[in-house]
Amino acid sequence: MSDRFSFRLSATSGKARTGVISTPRGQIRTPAFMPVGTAATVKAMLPDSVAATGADILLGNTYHLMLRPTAERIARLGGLHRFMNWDKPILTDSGGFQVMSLAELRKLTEEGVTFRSHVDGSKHMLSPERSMEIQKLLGSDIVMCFDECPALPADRDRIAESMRLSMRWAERSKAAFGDRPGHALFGIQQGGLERDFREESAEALKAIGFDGYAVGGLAVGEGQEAMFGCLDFAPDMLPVDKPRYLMGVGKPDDIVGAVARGIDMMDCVLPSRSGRTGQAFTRRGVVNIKNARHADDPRPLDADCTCPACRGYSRAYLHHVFRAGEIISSMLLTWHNLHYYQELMAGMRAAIAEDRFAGFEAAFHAQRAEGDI
Ligand SMILES: Nc1nc2c(CCNCC3CCCC3)c3[nH]c(NCCc4ccccc4)nc3cc2c(=O)[nH]1
Ligand SMILES: [Zn+2]
Repeated sequence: MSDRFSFRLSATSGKARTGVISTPRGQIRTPAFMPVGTAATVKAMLPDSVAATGADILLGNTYHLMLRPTAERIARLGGLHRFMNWDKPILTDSGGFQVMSLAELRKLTEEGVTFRSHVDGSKHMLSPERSMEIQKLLGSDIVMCFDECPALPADRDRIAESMRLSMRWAERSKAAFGDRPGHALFGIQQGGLERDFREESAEALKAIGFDGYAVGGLAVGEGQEAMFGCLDFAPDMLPVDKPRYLMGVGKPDDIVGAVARGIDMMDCVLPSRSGRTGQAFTRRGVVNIKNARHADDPRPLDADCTCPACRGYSRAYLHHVFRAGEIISSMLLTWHNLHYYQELMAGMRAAIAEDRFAGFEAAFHAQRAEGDI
């Protein structure tokens, strides 16, 4: 364990990179996939189970935890790691994105955003200063700047105005974050799909100075082709020696394409959320377990998978417990999906270390049938 936050790149293969982020609470192997633990739990998983899938770090969220049980209560109880019994690193998002997508009666000003809770309608405020205070109360190891993420499509004026607000908020976030050895603050690049605005945002963030840099403002409806088009240039504008975090991504093929373009960290609710809706990701594509064709199938989801669902259960059983609405259905499919995502990351890390990422990417696509399998 180190007492500082640091990032060491160990190999590259094309634009793909592999390395290690060191934090006082443990190391994070990159490229890394970060499971989402929105309300202080990765739904349907015990923390030890999340660690068993290979996750080195998980995500918490300012927005959800400030509403319930509140950051002050979590701080009184020893912080988020103690509260949720996870002693490895935690990254918390700053809350702005969730306010704009979840809260009601939102009012956005230069100061910040006021809104009503989607839980009980109570009034709340978030600003760069309040977001930093909440993330400090939670005790997260990697803190995200308070930013504004515009919904796409949006016209260039709207994108520029929103990006410039986020850069002013990044300045205020850095000032409010202060000096917290062993804790990291990440800036978030905005600018939509516009190369000039992405450049302006990257320059603004580098002038302020951060421990890591996120590519924000993507996976908001632009589609994979447009996202990859932006990732063909946006990450390269960020410092080469700091972690690059693509927020909210994604499907397995999104993740492989993002790593191919120089991304080191990603998060997404997809593997856990789709597990609860009966979707299982496998190397050959997606299995919708509720489909009647699985009712008598004695085979596992994926014969090559070593997760508890694939080692112990048939598709017929998973089909049954899903249809019956049994709790074990969410447990097994979530575990399988998180395990599959971590196996994908481990495979990419090894391929990059051996400078054969292009071959890995080709084999990944060759194995996958489109649609349901
Ligand atoms: N601060 C900030 N956060 C963003 C997020 C949230 C990332 N996950 C946070 C976790 C913390 C708690 C909740 C999530 C994003 N998520 C997405 N797309 C998700 C798309 C998606 C939605 C649903 C299912 C699958 C994919 N784009 C994002 C852009 C930004 C951004 O610019 N700024
Ligand atoms: Zn499995």
